[in-house]
Amino acid sequence: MTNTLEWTGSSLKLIDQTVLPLKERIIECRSYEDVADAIKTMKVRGAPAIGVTAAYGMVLGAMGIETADASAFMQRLNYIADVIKSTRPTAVNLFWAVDKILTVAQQASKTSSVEIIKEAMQREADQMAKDDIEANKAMGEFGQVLLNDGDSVLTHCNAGALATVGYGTALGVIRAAVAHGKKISVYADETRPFLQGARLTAWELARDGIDVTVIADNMAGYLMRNGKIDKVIVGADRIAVNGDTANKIGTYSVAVLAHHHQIPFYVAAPVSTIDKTLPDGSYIPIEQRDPKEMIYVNGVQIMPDDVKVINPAFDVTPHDYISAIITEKGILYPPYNIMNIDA
Ligand SMILES: CSC[C@H]1O[C@H](OP(=O)(O)O)[C@H](O)[C@@H]1O
Repeated sequence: MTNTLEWTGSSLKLIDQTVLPLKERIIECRSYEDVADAIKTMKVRGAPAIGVTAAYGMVLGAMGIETADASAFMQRLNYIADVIKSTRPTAVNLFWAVDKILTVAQQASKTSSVEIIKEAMQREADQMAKDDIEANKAMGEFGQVLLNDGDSVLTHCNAGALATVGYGTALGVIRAAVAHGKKISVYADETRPFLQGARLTAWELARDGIDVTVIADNMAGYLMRNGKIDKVIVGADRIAVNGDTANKIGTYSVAVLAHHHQIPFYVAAPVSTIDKTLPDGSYIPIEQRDPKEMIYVNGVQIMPDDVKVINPAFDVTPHDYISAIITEKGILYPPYNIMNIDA
């Protein structure tokens, strides 16, 4: 497979990101339940990747609805949408994608047969997948101007091809800068507890031949204070109208450090990550994941039994710590008022 996900016409193939980098395993989702499980267990993760996967989950769900009655079909499809939406709460792309497919189905249901509705849904999901890669490449072209030849760039979590259909958002900007002949060295936060940086970002960049050094999540300040970091670039899971941005847990800490050391801190995200219903980041739901993800590393228990553990999967970086937001429509600069951008 060339991309993170591949639609076969009757199933969705995904790279199982829980076993990377040691195993490259492809899983095949044949039902909306398979898709919901893959999102919930993070076999596929990353806001744009979750969105497109969810869209195909809706298509798989529709294929399993055996009725010719459009009203009964839509009633069942709405139930499937709710199941998929219940998988993870923070990445707005999940809800944006499911609602987009639902809207296509609802429009088609006014005049078309159930079979025509299903075809329209699949066309929309296919278009969403194509648009994602195009958006990432456009974002890369816009954003690469912010990176200079010789820059050391810190990134957190994985906002690469694995977090999208392909090419990546934050890593897409880095890829574009390299494609423009710039030498970029990347420091990748390992990003406990799911280790997206150590496992996924390192895997992606090493395969591309892009210089990457994995660091522990407590090393960014040391590197910044010693002048080793020129820029920071991260992805996003939900951006509020004022620019407040939810991203992987630990992003806020990196942003505060970058602010203190006067290092530019960039967010790269498609406009489908913007939530125009939220005036600021205080309204963004923060996913609390299973404490077992903290207690075990590769199945090995690393802390005593019966100790308290928390596992918030995201935090919110206030807009005033964000130097620019790179989108496929262009670069946004503060003061952010992201109402008039068409998502
Ligand atoms: C390109 S969006 C990637 C974004 O999603 C990640 O979260 P998760 O791995 O839990 O899905 C992380 O916040 C990344 O920045």
